[in-house]
Amino acid sequence: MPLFKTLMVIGPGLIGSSILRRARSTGQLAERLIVMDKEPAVLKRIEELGLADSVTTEPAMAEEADCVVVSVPVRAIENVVRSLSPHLRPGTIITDVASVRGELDSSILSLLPHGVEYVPSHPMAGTEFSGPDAGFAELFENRWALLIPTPETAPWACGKMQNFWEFCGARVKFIKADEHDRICAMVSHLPHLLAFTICDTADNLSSEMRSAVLDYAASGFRDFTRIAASDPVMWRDIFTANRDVLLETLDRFLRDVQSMADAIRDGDDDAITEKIKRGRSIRRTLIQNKQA
Ligand SMILES: NC(=O)c1ccc[n+]([C@@H]2O[C@H](COP(=O)([O-])OP(=O)(O)OC[C@H]3O[C@@H](n4cnc5c(N)ncnc54)[C@H](O)[C@@H]3O)[C@@H](O)[C@H]2O)c1
Ligand SMILES: O=C(O)C(=O)C[C@]1(C(=O)O)C=C[C@@H](O)C=C1
Repeated sequence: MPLFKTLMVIGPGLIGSSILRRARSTGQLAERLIVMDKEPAVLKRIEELGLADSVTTEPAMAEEADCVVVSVPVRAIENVVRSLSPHLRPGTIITDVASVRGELDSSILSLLPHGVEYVPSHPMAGTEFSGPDAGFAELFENRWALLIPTPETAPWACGKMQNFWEFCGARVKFIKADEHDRICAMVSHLPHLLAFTICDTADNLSSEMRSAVLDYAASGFRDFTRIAASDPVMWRDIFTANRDVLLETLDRFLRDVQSMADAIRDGDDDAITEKIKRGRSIRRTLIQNKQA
């Protein structure tokens, strides 16, 4: 028997449509799929792809769901939950897949009716693409899904969401919100900030230099451009929602960049090679952990 009778996915983009594809291909997640989006064109595409039993722009359909996944950009989540709130039945689980917790948990909890369980989650999986055509059923395979329950989340609801992500193919870890935001600032938010900035620096070069850079870009620069192709609204929301932690992490990074610059200026071969070796060893560890 599927985990839920009716699953509602709001925002069927990269993450939401990957969940829907997984639900369709395995049949383990839900008997029935409702999909909501603010864009009629997105809903039309979801229908063409056969990824929903019902589509809607109306939050009232949430009363039919026993699990609601809110998969919209971080700053849109609160308003979506506010619109759903009058329609949610006691016993319904609501989750988001936000890339940052920030102040989200307290605002969401204050909006939810008694008896509705909020289980924030964050799949550590993605690509630089967005929208309903970008998703795929294997996106979460062997990736971490982080569960970040609030102090008020009931254990039974955590158990259900652990099953949910395991049925998506992910490995589940429970962590606290502040730890989540510190880790993601380092492994996800800072790398994106650097990628956007490197592209910006290349773009600001004189026009002659710029076209040479783009013509001769080999894999070093090219790898940064993959990340830098990510959605602007999504990343604006992440950077501003995790502002303080991200800026702290950036300060540490700038100190380390300064120390590399000093080593290069001083011709300190040992210091330079030592820093490079640490990068290689991190890469080896990721490969051993099957995360690269
Ligand atoms: N992209 C990633 O790599 C990744 C990974 C993990 C988590 N996340 C998080 O998942 C969420 C979704 O990201 P995505 O990449 O799937 O986005 P996406 O841009 O592919 O899809 C978002 C969808 O939400 C819809 N939407 C936006 N505002 C809405 C509103 N107010 N009401 C209803 N629908 C609305 C959009 O029309 C779109 O269809 C974000 O919170 C993001 O931080 C993203
Ligand atoms: O693989 C990518 O392209 C991603 O950007 C995925 C990525 C990440 O930074 O690791 C992006 C945001 C998320 O919240 C989780 C995963």
